[in-house]
Amino acid sequence: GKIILGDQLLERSDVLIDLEDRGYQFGDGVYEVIRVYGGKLFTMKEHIDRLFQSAKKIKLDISMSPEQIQDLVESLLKENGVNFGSVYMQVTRGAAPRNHKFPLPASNTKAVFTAYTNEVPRPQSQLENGVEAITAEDIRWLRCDIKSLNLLPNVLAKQEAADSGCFEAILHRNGIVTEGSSSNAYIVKNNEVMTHPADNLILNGITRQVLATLCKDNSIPFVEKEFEVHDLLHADEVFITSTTSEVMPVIKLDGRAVGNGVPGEITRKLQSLFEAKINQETKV
Ligand SMILES: Cc1ncc(COP(=O)(O)O)c(CN[C@@H]2CONC2=O)c1O
Repeated sequence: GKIILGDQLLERSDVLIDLEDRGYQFGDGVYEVIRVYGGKLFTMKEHIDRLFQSAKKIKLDISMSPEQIQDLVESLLKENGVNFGSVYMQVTRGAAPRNHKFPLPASNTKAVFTAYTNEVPRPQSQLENGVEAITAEDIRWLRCDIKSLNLLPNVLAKQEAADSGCFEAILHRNGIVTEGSSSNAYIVKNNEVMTHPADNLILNGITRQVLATLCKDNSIPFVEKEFEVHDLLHADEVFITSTTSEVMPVIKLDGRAVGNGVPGEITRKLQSLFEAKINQETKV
């Protein structure tokens, strides 16, 4: 399949990334992952909007318009014929002689936009059966609201989960549960959904935002409030959300069953509401 580099669709073998690209050397860039269902992009505008928000927060001028990126991604999707999959996109501050400070304006260093597609089936069996997670210290910086390429702490947490045969690591900072290494995290207690407020300590996930609306529209209490690891371990239900995981039940935490060890009622309700939303948006 083709790849986007800048405003061109190229063969992967023709895509060259400079040795001194700041995304490669400093993680100096931002990214998005967008889901494709039945050939249609899901919540694309929200993702592209967040890409620009993240870029602004690191003073990175993408030097392309959201419409330009949208058109490029649409043509990439058509070209590659993705049915159920994802689009990965990122923007870095470009290539310049290695120096922590930004390249000088006079150097005319351009941001580097790349995007590519994957054919990724929906995680049906995990959505049905639920997954296992560990809890781990949130050792990240204090700007987790920026979807940046600085993912080393996320990578290490995800690997710690994988080393325990688990799907995700649910992170906590000073005893307060923040989010997963690549997902948002929720508990259900007495039929209330609770999740960390969308501040600088978590990424305000697009799936999280869709879920908040679904809860409100269906009179399911959606409480954005800090809760502790103790509340997580003693919740009636636990689930995580992300673009690629959708609404994913967590049935075991640190080796111990959550609730009665099977996906909970509210989680199931939210899964079906989310499914209906997908079908409505992409007429699958
Ligand atoms: C740290 C973190 N929190 C929350 C989320 C959930 O956000 P969305 O609902 O907008 O996806 C992600 C998504 N991470 C992307 C999504 O899939 N793979 C990733 O790396 C994430 O990396």
